[in-house]
Amino acid sequence: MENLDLQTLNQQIDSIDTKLVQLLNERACISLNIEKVKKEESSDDNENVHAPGREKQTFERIHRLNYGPLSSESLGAIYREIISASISLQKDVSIAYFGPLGSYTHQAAIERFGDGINYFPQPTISDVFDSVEKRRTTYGIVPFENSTYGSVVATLDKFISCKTHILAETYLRINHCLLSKSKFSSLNKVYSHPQGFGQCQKYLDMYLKEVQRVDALSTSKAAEIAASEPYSAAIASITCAELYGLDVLEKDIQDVKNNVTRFFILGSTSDKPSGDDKTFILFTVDHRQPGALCDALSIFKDHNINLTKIDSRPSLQQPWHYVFFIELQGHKEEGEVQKALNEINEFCLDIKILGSYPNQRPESLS
Ligand SMILES: O=C(O)C(=O)C[C@]1(C(=O)O)C=C[C@@H](O)C=C1
Repeated sequence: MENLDLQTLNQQIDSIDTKLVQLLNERACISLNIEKVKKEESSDDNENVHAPGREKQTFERIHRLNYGPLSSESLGAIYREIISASISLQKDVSIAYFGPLGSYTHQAAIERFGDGINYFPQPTISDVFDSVEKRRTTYGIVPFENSTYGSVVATLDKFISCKTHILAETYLRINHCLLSKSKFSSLNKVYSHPQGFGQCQKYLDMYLKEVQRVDALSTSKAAEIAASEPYSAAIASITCAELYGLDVLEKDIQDVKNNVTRFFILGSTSDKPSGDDKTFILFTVDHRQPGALCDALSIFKDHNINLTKIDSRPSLQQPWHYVFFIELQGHKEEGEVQKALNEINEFCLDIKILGSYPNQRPESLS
């Protein structure tokens, strides 16, 4: 290869950077035009500044175009920040997350929205919903379900009364650590969120059977508490070790190696159909009627709609009365789903459509 002296190579990089800066600003100008069009189309100021369907398309496209030598991860990270900057240009976006700093929800938020956005930690999942509902932040992010331990009940329960919508889903691999300032042999307490304990049951039963388990509001709150109490440990992420000045006593203590949590991004509306969406609804049926739930669900079968999750929680209206949660394939504004959601009304006492969002489950996690 010719011209391999450093000075020439640096000049080549400079010339590419000149073009990149110009192109990035051209892209930014288009983003500002998109903002104008969006404002003309909608009266809701918050509506779809973050357009998850469009972002999914963009990421899929850049990965298809990439022949290297840049890795897919590097290119994805660069584009994450380009889009983050583009969002900030359109609107001063703020995101409430289930915190404090260093929680898995915080990490999922940064992976999803990049560094250019303002993040606001909330002590509880309910506070995240309230923050979006009262428009203190543009969006919120909450954990929804874990592949090992199942649904996050605080999120399901809040869906029953909330007025927010699901805008998007996002996934994060979860690797738990045992963190402490004390020696392993001196531990008498371990703090975590119930999900953290639930995902590490085998490790706890094998190595920390005699150590008292104490629930904390979140895994990062557990790390914060463990940092201030001698002989205490926390089950939390490796990020929390550095943030709260704790030592990593053990890594990867979750029962299942491939441990993943799904999060929901909450906003004031859902996105348009993207071609590969899911819809999440909740409903109640008359329990005194034999086959009431079966009748309601059969509507989806009749319309050839696949269900991807089913769950239930006490309704709190009367004992042994339940709210059912269903996630299904398709968008609420699309043909068969729209018809099914109209028909199911007849079989339900109450029904609430929580939102439609692009399917973002990574293939590696299917
Ligand atoms: O296409 C849009 O709706 C945009 O606002 C542009 C853009 C982008 O910069 O690519 C920015 C934010 C959205 O989340 C998706 C895409």
